[in-house]
Amino acid sequence: MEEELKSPFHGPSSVTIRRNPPRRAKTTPATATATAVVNSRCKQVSKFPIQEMLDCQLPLPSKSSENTETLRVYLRIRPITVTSNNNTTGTMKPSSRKKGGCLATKKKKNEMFENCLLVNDSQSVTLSPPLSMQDSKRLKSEVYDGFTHVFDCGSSQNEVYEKIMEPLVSDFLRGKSGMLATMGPTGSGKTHTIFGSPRHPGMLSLALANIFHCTPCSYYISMFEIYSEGGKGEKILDLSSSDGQDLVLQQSNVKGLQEVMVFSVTAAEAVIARGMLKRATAITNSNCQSSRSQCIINIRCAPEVIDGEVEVLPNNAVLTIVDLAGAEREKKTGNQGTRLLESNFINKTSMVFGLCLRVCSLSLCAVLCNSLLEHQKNPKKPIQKHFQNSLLTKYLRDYLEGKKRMALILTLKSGGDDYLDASFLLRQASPYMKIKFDVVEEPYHKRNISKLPREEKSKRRKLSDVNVSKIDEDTSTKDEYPLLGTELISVPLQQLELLNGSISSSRSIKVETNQNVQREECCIELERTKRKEQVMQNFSKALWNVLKEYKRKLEDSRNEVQFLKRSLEEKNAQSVELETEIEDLKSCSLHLNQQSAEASSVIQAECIGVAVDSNLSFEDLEENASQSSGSSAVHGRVVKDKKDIEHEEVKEELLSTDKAERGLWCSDLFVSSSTEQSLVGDGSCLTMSHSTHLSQMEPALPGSRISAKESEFVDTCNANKSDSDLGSSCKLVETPRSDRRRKIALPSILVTDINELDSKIDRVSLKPLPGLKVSPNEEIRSTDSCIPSKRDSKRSSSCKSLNVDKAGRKLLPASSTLLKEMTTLDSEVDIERPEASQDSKVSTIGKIESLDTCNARKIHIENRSPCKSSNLVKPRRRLLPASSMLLREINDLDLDVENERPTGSRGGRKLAAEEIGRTQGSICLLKLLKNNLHP
Ligand SMILES: Nc1ncnc2c1ncn2[C@@H]1O[C@H](COP(=O)(O)OP(=O)(O)OP(=O)(O)O)[C@@H](O)[C@H]1O
Repeated sequence: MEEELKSPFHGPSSVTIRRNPPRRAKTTPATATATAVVNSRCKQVSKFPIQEMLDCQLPLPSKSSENTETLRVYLRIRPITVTSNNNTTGTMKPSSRKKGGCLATKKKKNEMFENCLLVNDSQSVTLSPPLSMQDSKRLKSEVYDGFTHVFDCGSSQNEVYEKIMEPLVSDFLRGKSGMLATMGPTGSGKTHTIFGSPRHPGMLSLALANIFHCTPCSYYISMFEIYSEGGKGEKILDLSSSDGQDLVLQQSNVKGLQEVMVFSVTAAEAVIARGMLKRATAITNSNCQSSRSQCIINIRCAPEVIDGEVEVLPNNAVLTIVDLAGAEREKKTGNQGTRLLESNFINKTSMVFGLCLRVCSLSLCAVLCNSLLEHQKNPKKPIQKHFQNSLLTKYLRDYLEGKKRMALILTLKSGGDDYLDASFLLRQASPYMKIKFDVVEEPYHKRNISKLPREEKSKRRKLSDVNVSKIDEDTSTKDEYPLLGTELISVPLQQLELLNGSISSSRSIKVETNQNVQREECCIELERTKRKEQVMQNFSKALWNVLKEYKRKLEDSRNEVQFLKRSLEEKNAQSVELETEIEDLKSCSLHLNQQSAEASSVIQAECIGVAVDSNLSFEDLEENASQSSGSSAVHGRVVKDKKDIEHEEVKEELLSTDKAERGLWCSDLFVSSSTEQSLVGDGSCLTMSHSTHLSQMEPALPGSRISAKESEFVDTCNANKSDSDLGSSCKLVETPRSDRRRKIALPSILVTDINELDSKIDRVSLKPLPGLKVSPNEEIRSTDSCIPSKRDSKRSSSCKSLNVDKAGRKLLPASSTLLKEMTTLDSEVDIERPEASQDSKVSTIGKIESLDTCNARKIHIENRSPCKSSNLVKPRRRLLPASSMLLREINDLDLDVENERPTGSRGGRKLAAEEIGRTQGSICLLKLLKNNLHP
């Protein structure tokens, strides 16, 4: 007996495990194959004789082994009615019910006096629901077996002491710690069992009496309570001291807890009485003095001191007595406000305590499984951390872990209204030891629960855990006991029963059947989930690919937009550049017009004289001028009379050609512009202008002819041009833009025109101007409006306006028809090299010769609207024409003018200089023209 007490974890406890071997899982094809493989590999390994060990007959636990169990569970039933003198009676005397303030209805009265808990024997009870619940909720009776001892309602305090407390006291006196705890619903008699009453002392009083009786020495007594003020947190209050300060729990020790040394029972009871006065109690509907805290009393031996010296060292044994606050239901207690918060604290503490007891009562494997189950249910909660949930379990950890012996008294009331509380407590306590329960008749509500929609269940259970489904099923019954926190307690209850092998066979079969069904459902659910997962994965992949494709396209679009932006910027820059060039060309053109107009106005009189002397009518000159202007248009285009149209064409040409082509075009334009501007006015102007321009061209035009006088004239012009501010046209050639000085291709039409001038000039028909003397062989045509203007100084402006349109712009002079016939040009002319003009005088003169003829025709043709000169807007004058100087020098020339009749097709007559009264300069110019026309 002593040996067994010293080693409670060996021997008999292992016998219990062997007697109830763990259940084996059903063999499946997969496991069978795996087992076969393993067996084949381990053929040579000797098999561990597990079965033999299990089959060996071990002695059944003897009566004495009861004391060796770390946890013993007792059941004490409180009588339904309690007499005024606290004597329990089996008679129903509602009037004598002690519960104060509880006015039950008639139905409740019937339930109250209906006994639902019957004691079968010393270890089992039958819990039967009241009739009302049997009808409404179809509850059936349950049998709970395996208690260490069951105390019926007639049991006395002494009986309880003898069965429960006396062994603990004996062990304590022998140096072994032990604990007695009471647990049960409120008003079930816990406090009564521990503390009792003056007439019916409780376990503490009896134990103290026994202790001091057996060992008359000193003992330390400490008493404290764990309470919650307003439901907020837990506090420890020292009940044995007069300070009443809150204490702190450290490593299962209450720091600062005062221990009172007592030498007698009376002193000890006085300490206890003082503490009870401090303990928190309250009045509820269930108990007029309901405990609101967990009360703990410790008794330990004090060293024996004799004459101030310690003679006998005490043992370290501690006898602990715990009076828990009972679980409460709101409906029954009627607690509100702070009381309700206290109820929550009490219920939680009781729940945790019960859970820890369950761990304590199981073997190591069962403890681990239980912790795993709890951990699966609440992953945040670490394994074996239940003790950390309350100060009570922390403090009593050694007992709850089975390191010290513990006796638990479950207190119940047998009334019908206490059925739910009793059922819950019994279910909670059934795994503590070998408590078994069986459903005598399966309640209907469980069948109904099994018919619940599976879908709802599947949402709550974990597929990987088959046991979870059972938990759901079992927890369905907990709804009937919401107050007691059955969620954590009733769930693993049957699981642990299975582990211990203590469940009944019928129950096991049912559970096993449910397991198979649920396993199949889990497999189906698992497959369904896998399919969904695969579908979602494929969908996500496809979606991902689509998004990547869109992203790529978006990047391509961005790149394209960037490229287009850059292209647009380049085009804009080119457009700006072209516009700038157009503006420059416009200014150049206007400048040329201005210079030509000024030059023409100066020599207008001489031009007329020349025209008369050369037997050219003004009309012919006008016609020639117009033809010349038309022929000077680029590449034989149809010449427009209005300059704005030409500018539009210039724009188009600029946009469509490259720079080289634009340079060529510019040269053409320059020639054309200078030509037309030179044609405005009279033939003298034309001659000067074209001679100036074309003198810069190279190479020398083949077939050109020049007389000595002509050469002299041209040299004079070039000399003047180089010495001073030369004629505007000469200067204008080089002034437009320095960067345009490049070698350009002169349109072949111009060269051809020059080359063929000699042959075609004979066909020019000159008409004499009306009112002027002309040679009979020349035919000069002129408009009436232009003729008078030729005779005075105002004629210049009138004639100058011949090529001016309504908008004030000068009309492009229509070049001679000869120029229109020019179709090809092969030579290149560098108009930029001034030295070339000196070297190519002969060819230049030839061109002058031709162009003069053409210009004369142009004037002849285009002389139509002189009155429109008023609309001419003169550009700002920048360069002074050198025409006057040239003409002044020309007047000084002593030229032998020979009026020869032109061999042109028109056969105009010659005009005598004497007859028209022209100036000397005009006579010279006219002679030059005539010489050119008839070399
Ligand atoms: N076995 C019993 N015989 C006679 N009277 C009893 C018995 N058990 C309890 N009582 C009486 O019932 C009443 C309630 O008992 P008690 O206070 O011990 O309940 P409790 O479980 O401690 O309740 P709470 O948890 O609320 O403190 C007390 O007046 C007590 O005297």
